[in-house]
Amino acid sequence: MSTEIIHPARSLQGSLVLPGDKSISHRYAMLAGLAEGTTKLSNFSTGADPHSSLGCMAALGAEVKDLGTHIEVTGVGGSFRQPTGDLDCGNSGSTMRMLSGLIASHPHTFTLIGDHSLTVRPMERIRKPLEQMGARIALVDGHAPITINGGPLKAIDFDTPIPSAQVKTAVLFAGLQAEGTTSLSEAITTRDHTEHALRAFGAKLTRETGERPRLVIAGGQKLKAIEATVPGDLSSAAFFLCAALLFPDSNLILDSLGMNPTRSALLDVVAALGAKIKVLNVEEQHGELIGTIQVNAAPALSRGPMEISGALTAQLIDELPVLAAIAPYTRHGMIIRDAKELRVKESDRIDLVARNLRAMGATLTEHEDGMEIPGGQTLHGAQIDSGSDHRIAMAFSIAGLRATSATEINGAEAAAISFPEFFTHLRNLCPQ
Ligand SMILES: O=C(O)C1=C[C@@H](OP(=O)(O)O)[C@@H](O)[C@H](O)C1
Ligand SMILES: C=C(OP(=O)(O)O)C(=O)O
Repeated sequence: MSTEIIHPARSLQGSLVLPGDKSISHRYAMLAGLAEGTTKLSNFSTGADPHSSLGCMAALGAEVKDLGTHIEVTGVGGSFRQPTGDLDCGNSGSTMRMLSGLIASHPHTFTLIGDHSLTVRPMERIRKPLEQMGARIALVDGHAPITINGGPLKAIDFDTPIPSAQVKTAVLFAGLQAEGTTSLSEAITTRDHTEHALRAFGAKLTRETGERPRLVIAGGQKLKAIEATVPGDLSSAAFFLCAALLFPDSNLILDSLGMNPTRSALLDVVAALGAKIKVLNVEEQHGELIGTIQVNAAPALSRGPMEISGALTAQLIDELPVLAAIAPYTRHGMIIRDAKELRVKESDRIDLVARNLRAMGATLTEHEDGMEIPGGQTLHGAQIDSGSDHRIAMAFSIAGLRATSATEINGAEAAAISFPEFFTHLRNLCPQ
C-alpha cells in the first residue's frame, strides 16, 4: 500500500488535458469487441477499470492492441467465443454489470470475477432483468462471482427500479441481441453514454416521449467499427475543479473535456460554490460534447448550504466524495441526500468520507442516505484511509490542500483505478 503526503498549497494554476472518460471508454471497448471490423480509439482512459473491460474483450475473442497513440480493437463480428478462464472485472462495477448484458445472449458459460470490493457489491440488479430475458444467472448471496449460462434472449419492457446507468446499459446491450424489441424507462435519467455509443456503432435506438420516456431498441442489429477520440473525463476533472474553489487566484484551463449534459451538473454546482466557468469552445463527436473551459475563483452565488438531492444526486454520484471533502471549506456548507447508492460503491463512501473528515477535525452529521456538513470550518492534516477506493484517495488529497498541516493519504495507489496521473497533475497545478 502506498502513501502520498499532501502539503498545504497556496494556489492552483495551469492547464490540463484529462485522460479519456472512464464511462465512455468502457462502452466503446465493449461495443468495439462485439462489432465487426477494427475500432480505433484515441485518448482511451488510462484507468485500470476500462482496461479490465479491454481484457475481458480479449478473453472473449476480440483482438486488442495498445499502439501507444491509440487502442485498436478488432471485434468478433457478433459472436463471442467461450473464454478459457474467468472474466476478470478487477475493481470495476461497470465492467461486471454492463458485460453481463453484453454476453448473456451468447451460448456459453461465463464466470465473472472481481477483487474483494467488487465481490461485495450488489449484482441482483442485473440478474433480475437478464433472467426475465431468458438468461440463467447464478450469484453468491446476491454478489459475484457471477455465472451466466447464456443463450437466446427475448425482449422485455423494463422500468429501472434504481437510477443506474450500468443497469440501463446491461438491459440495452442484451436487448440489442435479443429477439424482439426491448424498451426501458428510468424514473431519473442517468448518464446517456450508452445511447450515444450504440448509435455511433450503427445501432438504431429511439426515445419515445411521454409521461415516462422509454428507450426502444430492436434486437438482431449488427454493429460496425468506429474511429473515435474519447473526451476527457469530467469526473477526474472534478478533483481539480473543486481544488480551484479553494484558492482566491485559481486559474485552470481544461481542454478536450467531456461535457455531456447528463454528466455536467458538477459545473453548475462548482459555479454556485464560487467558480467562474468560461466555456471557450464546444464540439460534438459521436453524440458526445467536448469542450475547453477556463475556471477562475469568484464569489459564491449560493446564499445558504448547497443542497444536493433527488435527480441532482444521481447526476453527481461520482463527484459527491470530492464535493463532500471540500464542503467544510465552503461558506455555507453542503447537504447531500438521496445518496444511499454511495454506500455500495467501491467502499461505503458515506462512512469513509465522514470518518476521514472527522479525522481532519471537521464537524458533520451523517445520515443513512447522505450527510450535512457545515461550512466555514478549518481542518488540520490527518492520516486518511482511502479504503482502497480511488475517489476517496483523490477527494482527500484535495481536502489536504487547504488543511493547516500535512495530510497522509494511505492507500493512494487506488487512484490508478480511474486516474493514474492524478498525483503528478496535482503537484504540477498546486506547487506545495
Ligand atoms: O454507467 C457508468 O459508467 C457508471 C454509472 C454509475 O454507477 P451506477 O450505474 O451503479 O449508478 C457510476 O457510479 C459509475 O462510476 C459509472
Ligand atoms: C463507482 C465507480 O465505478 P464502478 O461502479 O464502475 O466500479 C466509480 O468510478 O466511482
